[in-house]
Amino acid sequence: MEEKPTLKNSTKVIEIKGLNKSFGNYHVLKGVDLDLYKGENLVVLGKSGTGKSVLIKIIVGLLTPDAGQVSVLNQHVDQITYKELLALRLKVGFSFQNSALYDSMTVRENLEFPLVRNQKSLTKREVNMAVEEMLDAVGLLQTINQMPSELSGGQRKRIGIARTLILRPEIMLYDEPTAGLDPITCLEINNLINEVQERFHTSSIVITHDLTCAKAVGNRVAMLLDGQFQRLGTFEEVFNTNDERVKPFYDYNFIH
Ligand SMILES: Nc1ncnc2c1ncn2[C@@H]1O[C@H](COP(=O)(O)OP(=O)(O)OP(=O)(O)O)[C@@H](O)[C@H]1O
Repeated sequence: MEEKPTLKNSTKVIEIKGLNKSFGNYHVLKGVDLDLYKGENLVVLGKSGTGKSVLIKIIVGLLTPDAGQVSVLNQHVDQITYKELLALRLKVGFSFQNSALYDSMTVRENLEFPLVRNQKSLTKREVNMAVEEMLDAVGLLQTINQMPSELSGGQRKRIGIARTLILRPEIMLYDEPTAGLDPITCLEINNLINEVQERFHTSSIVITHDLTCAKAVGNRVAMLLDGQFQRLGTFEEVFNTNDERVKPFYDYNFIH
């Protein structure tokens, strides 16, 4: 598998400096610095409980940091009004781990929902076209009238991604996109994440424990260790180490 190039000459779409967050006595994020460059897929790795979700919640303004700066698309998330934050969130798509589809709605209705809610000026025809185009992009146009319960886990994941993409976000946040899927479906989801990057020019943060996914989709990889991104670079750079905190990740995923 060929390593993807880093895109560090692009502009920054997320800039995080000196981010700190504690819950009671537990200091989760201890001065986190991180940049996301336009057009790149940045994979975030780290043991359970190291603060990956906390970081994502701070990026979308669901949690407030104790200290530090978080700029998303040139806006400081902790300094903007609630209305500005809501507008910013529309530009940041969040693909949940459990896909979070509405079980009582068809696939078509699931995709229509965010569009109709957020882009009230669209005609019925425009909504239909957008839904069909997006389902086609994830290869599932044939499921348009099905219920989520009739789909496989991989298909639900794709529909969840399509539903997030339909608002054409500039940034995508993927939370464990391959969790609980078989290896073949994992490869399909990895390919989809790469297709989304190419076709929609999104910049993405991908949280995962799956190093095959990290290697396949990441232009860069960042590993959260003891409250900071202590390893950051290409996949090879991050794992070319004898650091005992890093090696087990590799050994567990790629038994050699
Ligand atoms: N709202 C909250 N109140 C109190 N503690 C919290 C809150 N949110 C997160 N935490 C704590 O912060 C730590 C980091 O949680 P987080 O969910 O970010 O971990 P994670 O790295 O995403 O883990 P996983 O890989 O298991 O999803 C955990 O110890 C968690 O209990």
